[in-house]
Amino acid sequence: MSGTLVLVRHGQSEWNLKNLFTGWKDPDLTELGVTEANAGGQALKDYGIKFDIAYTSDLVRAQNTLKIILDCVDQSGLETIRDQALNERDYGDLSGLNKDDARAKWGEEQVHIWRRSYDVPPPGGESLRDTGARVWPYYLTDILPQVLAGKNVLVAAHGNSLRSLVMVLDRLTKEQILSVNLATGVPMVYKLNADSTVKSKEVLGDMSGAH
Ligand SMILES: O=C(O)[C@H](O)COP(=O)(O)O
Repeated sequence: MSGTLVLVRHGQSEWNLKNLFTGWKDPDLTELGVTEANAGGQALKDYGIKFDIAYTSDLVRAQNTLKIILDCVDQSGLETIRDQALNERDYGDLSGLNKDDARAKWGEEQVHIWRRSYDVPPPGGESLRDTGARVWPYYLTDILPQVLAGKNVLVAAHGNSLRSLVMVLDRLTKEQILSVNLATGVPMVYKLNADSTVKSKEVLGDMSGAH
């Protein structure tokens, strides 16, 4: 029988708080981000899952979220693999810019397209499709085989690297993914069938506040 795949976006980062495009920049969690990671960890503890392996990105906000969650579920020594393939979408020239300033400069609609569309990259950066082009092979070769072997796998990563996975797992269209955003620190619990399709999805928290 397949194991369980849990995906969680990191808690609020310093640059989320300052409303800056972040991408591959490497700010740490805010105090609220730490609280959100703890809430996600507590939800997983209440859910009663024990993990066999964890994955995270090369970026400190995701690594520290993972560390906090593992402390909450009493698994701080768990084998953890870090890989750049799980990094946030590269925001290119937008990295470090204020999101409201960007809206003032390029217009609300253009900025929304850069942030949420499937295949329109921000200047010098990655579209969601580009992000998926590195996240998906990594998922297929490294993460999925563990789940299919019956292991419980935790992945702490980023809004857009996880959106690219969710798009395929949830079978969303290019149009449907536009309105999807992941809340910080809210675990998504996927049970998979033996053929890698999704048997069930449970969200342990509130995604409605995500913007
Ligand atoms: O990289 C960033 O700025 C955030 O982590 C995610 O940004 P988004 O909400 O614009 O996708």
